[in-house]
Amino acid sequence: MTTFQSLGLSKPILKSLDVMGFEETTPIQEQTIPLGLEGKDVIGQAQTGTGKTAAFGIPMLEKINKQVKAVQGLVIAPTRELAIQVAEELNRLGKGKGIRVLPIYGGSNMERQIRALKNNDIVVATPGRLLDHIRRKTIKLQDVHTAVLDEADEMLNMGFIEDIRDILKALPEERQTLLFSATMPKEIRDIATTLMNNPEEVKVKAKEMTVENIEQFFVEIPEKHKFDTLTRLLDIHDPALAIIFGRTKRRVDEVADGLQARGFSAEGIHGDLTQGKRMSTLNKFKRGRIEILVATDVAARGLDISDVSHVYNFDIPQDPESYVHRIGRTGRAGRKGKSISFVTPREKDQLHLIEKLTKKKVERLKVPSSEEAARGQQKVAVEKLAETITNNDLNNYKQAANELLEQYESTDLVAAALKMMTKERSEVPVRLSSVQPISVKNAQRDKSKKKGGYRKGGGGKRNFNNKNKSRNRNFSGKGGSKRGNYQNKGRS
Ligand SMILES: Nc1ncnc2c1ncn2[C@@H]1O[C@H](COP(=O)(O)OP(=O)(O)OP(=O)(O)O)[C@@H](O)[C@H]1O
Ligand SMILES: [Mg+2]
Repeated sequence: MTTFQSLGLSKPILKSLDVMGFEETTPIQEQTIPLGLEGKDVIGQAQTGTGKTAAFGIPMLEKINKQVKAVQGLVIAPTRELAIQVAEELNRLGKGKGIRVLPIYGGSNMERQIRALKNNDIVVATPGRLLDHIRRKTIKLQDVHTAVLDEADEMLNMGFIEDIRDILKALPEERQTLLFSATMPKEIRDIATTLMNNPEEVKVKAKEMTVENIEQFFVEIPEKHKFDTLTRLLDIHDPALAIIFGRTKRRVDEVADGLQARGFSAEGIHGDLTQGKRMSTLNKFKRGRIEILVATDVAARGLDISDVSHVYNFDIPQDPESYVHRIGRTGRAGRKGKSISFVTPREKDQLHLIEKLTKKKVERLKVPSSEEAARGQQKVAVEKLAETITNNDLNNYKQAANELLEQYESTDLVAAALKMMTKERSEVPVRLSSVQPISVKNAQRDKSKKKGGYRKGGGGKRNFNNKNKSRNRNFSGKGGSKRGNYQNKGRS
């Protein structure tokens, strides 16, 4: 076990880490924080949910000089929600040192951002909005000594590369550049090294690219049966919080509407929604006020919502990398999670491609029948009833119970209670617009076209092997203007 003290961090940062309940380093933190402190450029690759934010954040925060009244650190992230989440994490980490971190992203008030920029040490930005500020000369970057590309491979895919080059050109040449992601395809790594100064590459050694604590399944299923199968699985799994990924914005809207029609607590999020709507939906999800988030890849990268127990790939993703990030929204910081991917018979090759990249076999799950789904729901109700007996003082209800028992058979009474607790689903038929299956060939063609222990709010201790589930939720995400690239993700 490596402690943060042993890395020689300053008192104020150690104090923040203590407040956050971080006890020991994660492997990527242990390996990259010392390099970062030495001033080296670093390409860091480690599995989802293993603390990359603090791995780049801590060295950056250590190097901020509070006497200098200017932006000294810059983080670029692919989506607005992720920019906000990273800024929140850095604010917590830098609190002991009095460091101020500002997220800037498209869709929010430009003037207000300009005023706020004056008082901040670190800026976390989406590329589009940052370039706006650079072009309008409303941001001063001459004191930036550390630049980070979070989700580096995504930022350097062909859709973003020119923006990133322009941004880096606006920074002092004498600077440290840090690139982090859970995935780093070779061709992207090659581009990355041209932007950096002799980078050290740190790849946390793991047998598989995905974390062990996510159990991965697939169901093989024709397109037209996907929706009914989804609702059955949801009834059987009864997830605490679930994210369902769909391929397109329209798809996301249709699935979210369909789930609502069948009585599920679901909402959709994608790049066509206003910033306000995106934020409010995500916040509701973080607080558990909606249980199911239906999303495009806009929510695939970086978002850290601790109670997500299930990820469903309603449509299999186009890139194996995208699969890694999507399922990585569960199983974070040592918690357990499950992923279930829907694969149409014609998409089996795509599944094999994913297994090849991740070096992990995805287990087949049987398509449940409607009887199995009904039994699954009853099982959930039975478990809730048993839990209520164990965890509550039921004395106040006993008189009423005895009276009922004089009138009715005990079996009938329990059956009635179970019926009341079981959400009987409406059978409304839900029809989705048809979509093309993903084929490996198409995916490759698209690629060539493109070429153009854990935190706790209140000081409790957490570490990466801690299996305790915490109700403490935190989140993050994406943003912006449309670009004809990479599956048309909403970006800014
Ligand atoms: N050393 C630590 N001890 C305890 N918790 C930690 C530690 N480091 C990070 N965490 C927590 O782990 C969670 C995941 O961290 P983070 O979001 O940085 O992961 P990531 O590696 O960037 O994942 P992704 O690839 O999905 O972006 C966060 O809630 C974070 O606060
Ligand atoms: Mg991250």
